[in-house]
Amino acid sequence: MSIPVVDLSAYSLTRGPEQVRNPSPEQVRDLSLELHAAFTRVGFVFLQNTGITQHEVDHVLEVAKRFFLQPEELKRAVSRGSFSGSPNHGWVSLETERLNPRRPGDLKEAFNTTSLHLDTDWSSGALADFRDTQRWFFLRCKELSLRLLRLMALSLDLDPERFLSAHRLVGTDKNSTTLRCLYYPPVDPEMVQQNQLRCGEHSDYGSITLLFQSSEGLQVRSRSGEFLSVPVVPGAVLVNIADLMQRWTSDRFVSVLHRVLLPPAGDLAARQSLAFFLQPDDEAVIDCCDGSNKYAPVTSGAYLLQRFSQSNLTCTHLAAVP
Ligand SMILES: O=C(O)CCC(=O)C(=O)O
Ligand SMILES: [Fe+2]
Repeated sequence: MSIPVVDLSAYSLTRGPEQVRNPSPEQVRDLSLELHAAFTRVGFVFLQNTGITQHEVDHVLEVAKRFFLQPEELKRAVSRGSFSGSPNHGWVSLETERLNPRRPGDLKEAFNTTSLHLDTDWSSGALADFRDTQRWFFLRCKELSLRLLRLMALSLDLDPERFLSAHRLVGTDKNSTTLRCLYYPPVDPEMVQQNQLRCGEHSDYGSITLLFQSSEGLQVRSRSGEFLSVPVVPGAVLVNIADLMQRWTSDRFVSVLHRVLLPPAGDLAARQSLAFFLQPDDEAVIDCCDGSNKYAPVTSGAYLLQRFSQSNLTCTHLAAVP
């Protein structure tokens, strides 16, 4: 198994909404078929020519790195949990989360941007541009994600608005979509605990995730159960199906386990990534789009809370430590 690469030029952000609404039927058919194959078989796809450039991603990563390299007390001032009304917004310290609870804490730090309407000024000190960069990139990811939702619905022969209509409030406090900057610091092999990883096995829990990575380390579980290393494809956006979308599509689109390994021996580099976790509006009712009752209807917000409570603010399937 390898992750398919799909050219999204026909739906690129460089094309205006009007053009995107009216691509040729051949373009729609070809793209739908390619996405359908990727999301039903692998659960992951690399998208090229999305309109989000490598230059933009490098800039966001650079600004994020300056945030993470600040002294700890400055980051602690903007910890997750310190923003009323947006409990998931803010900084998460090293080894706080264990996305696979059977492993020690993940060797990563993170910063979550959940709402674009936070009153609090969370960009401390000299890092005023951190917040603005987060907001701007959040909106870029939002726009791309919404275009993908339209194509995904078409690929299942559904009304193109089927998924989109449940994502009207992305970026408000009535929707839990999150842009997460991840920083995996250099690893000292002497300090690593047994079975510790940069990020334990898990699946994401919303609709889809857009992922941008600075270097290798990500592995995705194949149908046969082995974890396969994912290459970095410069300029491409890696997109994966998350659990709520799997449920919504009665398991036609698959949400698969993935993880981030420790670096190979002698590699003392930090690793960075950006994950945009698209989530339906909190009040949106997610019911099987094929009309079946394979899963009971659930609101997106209730489902998310249930997942949070199962995993103490982390997303996970209980994966066996291989
Ligand atoms: O850093 C990565 O490449 C993946 C991170 C991830 O899967 C997650 O945070 O859900
Ligand atoms: Fe993930």
